[in-house]
Amino acid sequence: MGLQTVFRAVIMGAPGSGKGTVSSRIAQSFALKHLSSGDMLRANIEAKTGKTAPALSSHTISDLGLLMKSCIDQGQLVPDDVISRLVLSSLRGLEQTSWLLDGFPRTVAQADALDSVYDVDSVINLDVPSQTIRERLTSRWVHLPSGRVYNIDFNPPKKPGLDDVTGEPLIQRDDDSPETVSRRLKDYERQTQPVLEYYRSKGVLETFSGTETNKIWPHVHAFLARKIPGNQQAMGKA
Ligand SMILES: Nc1nc2c(ncn2[C@@H]2O[C@H](COP(=O)(O)OP(=O)(O)O)[C@@H](O)[C@H]2O)c(=O)[nH]1
Ligand SMILES: Nc1ncnc2c1ncn2[C@@H]1O[C@H](COP(=O)(O)OP(=O)(O)O)[C@@H](O)[C@H]1O
Repeated sequence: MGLQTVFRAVIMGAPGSGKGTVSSRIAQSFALKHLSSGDMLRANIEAKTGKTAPALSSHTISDLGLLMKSCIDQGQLVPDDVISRLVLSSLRGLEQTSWLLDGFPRTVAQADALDSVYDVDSVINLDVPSQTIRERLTSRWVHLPSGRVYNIDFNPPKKPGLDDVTGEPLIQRDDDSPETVSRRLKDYERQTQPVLEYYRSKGVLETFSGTETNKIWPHVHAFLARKIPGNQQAMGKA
């Protein structure tokens, strides 16, 4: 393949605003690599705390894995240096790849860390009311190994409780309990809203407001179709 322009995007929005759902549609329609900080953290914790390797002794449980797990379980952000190292290391080697970052940056310190390595071309901001979010998250089911997301009302799995692709069991995230969701929404306002200002002042922020992903998605698609070089539009249909 010849020279092509690399496109770097970030998707932002409160927990439950539909970042994961919209990201997988973007990844299908455009040739972008989808990187989710939450998925990275959960995969890292599974590996580090040996949940997937029950034969390991408790000595193999790393302090870092436990720290990340306790932050997530309590609905708190993990420390900036920990998540920045994790995400930036996964971006290493992707200099020639177009990507979409989902869930990072969530603080201005993280945005600065990203900015020191890459310029972001566009930031997609999903603006969904808190009440809508609360309703959605109580019925979110996930397939942890892949990050695939379901919802009892919106996109139920073909067989109740099982992942469509692997047939493995789905779980509800501990941090999707109503109390923890409230905390995450508050932290979002306090810590992540300033990141929106950060990108607005750089002129790269594009906000999409609504209560339904199916109504928001065509606008996101049209926006990206204008922004992304033609040779990277995989199927190109909304
Ligand atoms: N009822 C409803 N649920 C939705 C809609 N869009 C996404 N969801 C569900 O809401 C939950 C949160 O969406 P997700 O993409 O995981 O959001 P994220 O936390 O921002 O990544 C998931 O269970 C989705 O399946 C929608 O338009 N209506
Ligand atoms: N950029 C980040 N900075 C700090 N913590 C993060 C970051 N991304 C994810 N986390 C941790 O992982 C949890 C789940 O994140 P995520 O899967 O992105 O949630 P959601 O999709 O519901 O917004 C967060 O509540 C937080 O504890």
